[in-house]
Amino acid sequence: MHQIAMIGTGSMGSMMTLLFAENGVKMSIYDPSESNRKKAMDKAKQDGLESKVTAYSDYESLCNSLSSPKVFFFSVPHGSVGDAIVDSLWPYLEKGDIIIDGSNEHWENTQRRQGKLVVRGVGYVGMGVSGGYQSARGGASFSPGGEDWAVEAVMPFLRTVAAKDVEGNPCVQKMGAGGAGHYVKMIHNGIEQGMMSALCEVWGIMNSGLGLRYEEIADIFEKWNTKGELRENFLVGIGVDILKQKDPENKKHVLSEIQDKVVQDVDESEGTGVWTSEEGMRLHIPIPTITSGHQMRLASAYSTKRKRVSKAMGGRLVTPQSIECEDREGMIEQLRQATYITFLASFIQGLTLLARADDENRWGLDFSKIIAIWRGGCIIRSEHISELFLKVYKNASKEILSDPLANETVAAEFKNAFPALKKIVSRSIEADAYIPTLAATLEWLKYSTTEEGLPTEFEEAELDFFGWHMFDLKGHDSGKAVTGRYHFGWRSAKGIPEPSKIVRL
Ligand SMILES: NC(=O)C1=CN([C@@H]2O[C@H](COP(=O)(O)OP(=O)(O)OC[C@H]3O[C@@H](n4cnc5c(N)ncnc54)[C@H](OP(=O)(O)O)[C@@H]3O)[C@@H](O)[C@H]2O)C=CC1
Ligand SMILES: O=C(CO)[C@H](O)[C@H](O)COP(=O)(O)O
Repeated sequence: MHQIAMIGTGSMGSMMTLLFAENGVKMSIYDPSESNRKKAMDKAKQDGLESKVTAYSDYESLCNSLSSPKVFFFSVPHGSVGDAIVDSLWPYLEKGDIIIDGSNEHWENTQRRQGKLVVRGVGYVGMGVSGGYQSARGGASFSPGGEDWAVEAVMPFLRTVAAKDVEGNPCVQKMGAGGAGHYVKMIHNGIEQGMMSALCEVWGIMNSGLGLRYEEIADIFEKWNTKGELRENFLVGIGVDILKQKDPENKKHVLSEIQDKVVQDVDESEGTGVWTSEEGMRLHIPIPTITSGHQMRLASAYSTKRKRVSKAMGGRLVTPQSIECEDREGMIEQLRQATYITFLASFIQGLTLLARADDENRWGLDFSKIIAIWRGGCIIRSEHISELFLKVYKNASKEILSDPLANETVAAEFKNAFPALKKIVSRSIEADAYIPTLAATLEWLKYSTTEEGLPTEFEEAELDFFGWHMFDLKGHDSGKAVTGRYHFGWRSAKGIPEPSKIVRL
């Protein structure tokens, strides 16, 4: 691939422009904002790549600058922006042209555009790009999906610019047809959000509960990141830098100056977390670690609302207390284990959802390949977890593919760390610490691993009482998620006789 048109030269697009140019590609760039185009050109100059990069201010000249078949790369906001760009390119598209959409696009938008472009013989590759702008510059993790011919055509180039894992393998693999690539990236981001919330909760417990200073927490995270289950975990690693960084002007920690608001879901600049939660509900897969973290983040965005409610309560309902602890080292080890299994829960939930979507869409995803591309470059990279899943998915049965929590090695990891998570959750509740993902993971583990004896038998009775929804009988469970065959006449509707014993219908 000798020439690419980059559309959207913001944080990611400008960095990938440099990465691609550095790898010998002649880059034509377009962005509606003149100042963004200028910034991108300035960066190219700075890196000695100006001869490889040319900016265009309209689509006609952008397209005229390319030889056939033309290759476009989108790095733009999701939704209507991508549609508008496809419409603008429409007059210039020819059979054999390829669009690589490297934005975080909704997988159904990707499939809709693929359907529209297929009649023109244009390939539309929906591709997740992970790793943030630093990886976009140095090599990111890519998950391309779409028509075989189009994905195959771009794979050799992607292999050269992708991040490399610890064994030197490029972090890019063909995912599947349609919107598979963007779906995989959406799941990646869902997992990422569960993990980020867990880590911020644990940071909060250490800081407010144990009274540890930022530098002390940085040292702990550094140790965690060096060996054991959290080794070479990207989020823990950057946590160390975040905890050490001081504002050169006032010498305060930068972190201490940051407002507690995450707004990118609420302002709709990003959508992947919302879509993951929606997909979990649509496909009936419990993903509480992911959704609970996401929900705290949603609430965090509304700072005015939080103030208003707090005022209505005559002051804040809770203030995290200090945690009295005789064995501080022991508690820090429990926190490490709790972090690890909450991360692992986020992975398992995301992968279980992905398996269900794969089943629905018949993408034929290869889960070993997905784990492989998440081993380098990306935000959720975590060496122990990657190694664990590479083993799990090697020759995995159909049952384990759809239910990785039932793998014995995975189950042993959870069983081992469960007591630590339980201790941390109960101490944190006592101390009013914020622990949505830790608590949700604990409950998820409890109810997902109980063979029989959930309190939902009471719920099933209530449903049958008021709605004639029927139930299964203990000892006669078919094991299938289908309506039970039994009913009891709990209370008759006016004048209508009801069975006075359990009846099979
Ligand atoms: N930041 C990150 O860590 C990652 C982001 N992504 C995804 O990559 C994409 C780009 O993200 P990021 O670089 O952070 O975002 P930015 O906002 O920095 O960049 C988006 C660029 O697209 C431009 N743009 C807006 N509307 C149009 C249009 N109609 N036609 C062409 N260009 C347009 C924007 O211009 P203007 O500024 O004038 O609006 C901006 O330059 C998003 O989909 C994001 O979800 C993926 C992985 C990581
Ligand atoms: O895609 C990304 C990383 O993988 C981007 O950083 C994105 O901004 C994360 O957004 P969100 O937390 O809303 O998923």
